[in-house]
Amino acid sequence: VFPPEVRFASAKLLNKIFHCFSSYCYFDVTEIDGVNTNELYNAVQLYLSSSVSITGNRLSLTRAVNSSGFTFGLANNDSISDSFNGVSVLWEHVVTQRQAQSFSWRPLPDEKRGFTLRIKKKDKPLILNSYLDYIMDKASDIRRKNQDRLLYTNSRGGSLDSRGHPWESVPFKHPSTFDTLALDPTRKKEIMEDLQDFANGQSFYHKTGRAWKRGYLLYGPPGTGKSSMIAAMANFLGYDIYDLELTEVHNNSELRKLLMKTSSKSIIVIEDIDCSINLTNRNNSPTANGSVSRSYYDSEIRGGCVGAEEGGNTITLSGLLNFTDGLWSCCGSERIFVFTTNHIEKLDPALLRSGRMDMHIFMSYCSFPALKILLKNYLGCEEGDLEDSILKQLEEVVDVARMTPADISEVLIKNRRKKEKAVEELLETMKLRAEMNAKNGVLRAKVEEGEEEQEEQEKRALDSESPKEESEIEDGDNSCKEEEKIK
Ligand SMILES: Nc1ncnc2c1ncn2[C@@H]1O[C@H](COP(=O)(O)OP(=O)(O)OP(=O)(O)O)[C@@H](O)[C@H]1O
Repeated sequence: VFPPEVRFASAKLLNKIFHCFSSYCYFDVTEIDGVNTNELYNAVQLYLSSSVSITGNRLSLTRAVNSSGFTFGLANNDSISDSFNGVSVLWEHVVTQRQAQSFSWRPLPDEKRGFTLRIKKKDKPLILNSYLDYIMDKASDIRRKNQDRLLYTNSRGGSLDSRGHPWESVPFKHPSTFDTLALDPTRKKEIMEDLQDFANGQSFYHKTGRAWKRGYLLYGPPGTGKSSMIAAMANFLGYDIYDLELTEVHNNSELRKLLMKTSSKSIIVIEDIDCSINLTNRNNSPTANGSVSRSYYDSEIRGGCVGAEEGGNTITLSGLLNFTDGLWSCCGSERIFVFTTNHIEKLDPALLRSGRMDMHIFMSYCSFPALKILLKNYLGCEEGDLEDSILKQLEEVVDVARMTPADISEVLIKNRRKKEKAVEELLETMKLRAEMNAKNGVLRAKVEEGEEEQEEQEKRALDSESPKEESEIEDGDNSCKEEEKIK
């Protein structure tokens, strides 16, 4: 009976009257804002998924790309109430059919989806100032928890991928966690607390004017779990990993660009840093008086182990230090730098200086507490499962055997179905290694003794060349004779 124009005008009028007398106001959060996707819509959807109980009668269920978890959500045209700082709000998921499009550059979905937020008019300032920010933060936490970690590596030769990105990524599925890591429990706790403090330290870093980043240097013999530790850190914090292959980077500006393309909440790793860069090939050496010039630190670092010299790498130490320390290192936040090395003595003191790497973590040979963790992980042996005498023998021999967790896990994995056999074989291997180490130790001590003696002789020979008092010469002769006798 009524033409559409009249219907539209009367609906508008009724709406106006209703809003005048209502104590509520409404906000529409549509899925698509014009032609752009509305970030807030996705955030609200994720945020509400954490409040929606799975006992609800009708829920939407989604699984995102690269995600190993399902997300529950509000079904179409359903509503849910929420409260924030004592204020209650109501969210309604509104889905309507979109009118058929005659022509569009970008076809839109058939359905028009959005959330409507209903709040009391008096609560408007509070809600708009902090509630929406809170939702955005919460949603990115949920997204990170649901999504698999990504492992990035810089493309070969610094090439860009189809999206112009210098990093290539794969899902990161390393199962190492702090529970499976064989490490002294007190040390482990210390590292976990340090990581947790860092992740929760936004206000601290802000207050103290420090960039929100932290550096760890992991050093120790091969097979002591440096890579496993990085994986455990990433799994603990839920961060992505950027594995930087320095030998593929040609110069400092390329290094900077790579840094700029990393995301927040990530761990940037340079493994075997002593092999990736060669600090011995300096153009300028320290000056005669021992002082070190600026150009000394700016000297060229060439890809050492793989002969990147032919590739013409010109990353300088100062470039690398700027990468971790300089202004550019702050172009994102909440980032952890991890360097690993098997030979800490080969590293430049500039890299080790305090303030550069916040924590130096020594990954050592397997200790008794670490061994107990490996026995539990590989054989399911709890403290009381093994005979006391066996445990005592293991405890006595483990330190002198100097075996890495990788060595030990190899022995255990071989006999993992037969606990007793595995422990026996491990004990045998450890005893053998301990004997070998003892023999090597005696040999080494003898060699060192011989070297010392030789040095002493050379010193004496030099002394005898310089003019001496007669009595001294006599004494010297006598002592030489005596020495010869001893020999
Ligand atoms: N501390 C540890 N806890 C548990 N497993 C370990 C530990 N250390 C080594 N392993 C085992 O040994 C294997 C090799 O360890 P990993 O690669 O982490 O050592 P690494 O110190 O990084 O060695 P490299 O210096 O050669 O890279 C791992 O797959 C893991 O199973």
